[in-house]
Amino acid sequence: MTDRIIAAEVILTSPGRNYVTLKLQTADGVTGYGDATVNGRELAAASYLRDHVAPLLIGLDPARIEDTWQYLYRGAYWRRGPITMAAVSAVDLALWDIKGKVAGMPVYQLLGGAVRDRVLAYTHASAWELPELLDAVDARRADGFRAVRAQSGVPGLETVYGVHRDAGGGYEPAKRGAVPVTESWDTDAYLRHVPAVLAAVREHVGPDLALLHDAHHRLTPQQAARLGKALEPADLFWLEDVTPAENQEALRLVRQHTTTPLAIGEVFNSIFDCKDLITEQLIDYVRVAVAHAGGISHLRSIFALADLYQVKAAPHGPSDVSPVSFGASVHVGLSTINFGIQEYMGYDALAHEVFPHAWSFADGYLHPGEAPGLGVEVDETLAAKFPYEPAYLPVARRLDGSMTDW
Ligand SMILES: O=C(O)[C@@H](O)[C@H](O)[C@H](O)CO
Ligand SMILES: [Mg+2]
Repeated sequence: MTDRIIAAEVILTSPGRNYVTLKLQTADGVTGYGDATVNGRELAAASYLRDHVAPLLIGLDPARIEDTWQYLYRGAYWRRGPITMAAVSAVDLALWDIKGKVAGMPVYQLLGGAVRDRVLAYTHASAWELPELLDAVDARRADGFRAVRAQSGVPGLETVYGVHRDAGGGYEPAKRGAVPVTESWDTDAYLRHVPAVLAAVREHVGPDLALLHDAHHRLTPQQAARLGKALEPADLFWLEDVTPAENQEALRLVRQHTTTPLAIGEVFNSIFDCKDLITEQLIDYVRVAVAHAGGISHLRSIFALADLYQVKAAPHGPSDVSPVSFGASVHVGLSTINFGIQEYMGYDALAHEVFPHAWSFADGYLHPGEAPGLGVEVDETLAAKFPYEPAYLPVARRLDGSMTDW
């Protein structure tokens, strides 16, 4: 008979950026952590957990991970959606953390053990102009990365997704402030420019480095098909988020016209958001994040479905998923046969301090470490020094002033 959950608290902290962490405690004194950070909607996720989930958890058996998942998913009645699923994810992660700590094993062992020795990672390189972009890619390669996402500026535009004009290779999209920054966007200018940029990056790095690019939900199916075709000579590892994927059927047209590998799914929160993309083999990589799509338990269902269709797991890993769920993602990567690649955008030094972790990066690969559970702790004294500050991802308008997808 396992112990019961006696406390469920939400820790809001902002070491460089905002994070929502769930902390569960058992009567035996075991602590489990989960992540429910939803970039720009942190307080809603925190309230959902604190006001509507925490009271339900007190007295439950922490060993019953699947039952608790079903209770929160089915029991909400208003099921799915990013806030609900982030909250379910946080509970799921905290329960896997507790189970690992009770067993004295890292979570990847509970998931069946390692099926590989290390988890391939990719990171970001960006610069407004091509020479600086080439330097940024070289710098990431010198850091050990074998896979790099390249984003550049576009002549005639003031702002472009994935790059700051003067950032020196770094990029953090969420800006502190009470309202989002408004950026401007012109897809035609982007489409005229980006194939030549990626061709130049490929020529510069040679054939070995894996190159990725993110179109960030901005294209129509026809534009996406054209871009995929135009990028074929650059031999991309993937082209990401070509169209807004509420419309899964849109990918049929894209797929018919290009062999550039496609990755989609960072904003998805359940298997229903990607089941058609997977079963119709319209994508090559599914990008669902452990913090946003129902935790380890639901990600395993999605990845098991994906495996039937040779679609690979490639979880979202921007700085806005906390080091807690990032670690969980690496446990899943190590133990999932159809894992492809893990995004590793990196963290502010302060975030590494607030969330001391057993996971590590070396030579282009990640490892979750051997600490029991998820292997990520929270320094609550330090966390309390960085209170939540409003921050938002930008929004985008076309040159005629109409809203478009950021
Ligand atoms: O692929 C990525 O990491 C990006 O699309 C980020 O998720 C987005 O900029 C919000 O942080
Ligand atoms: Mg993306």
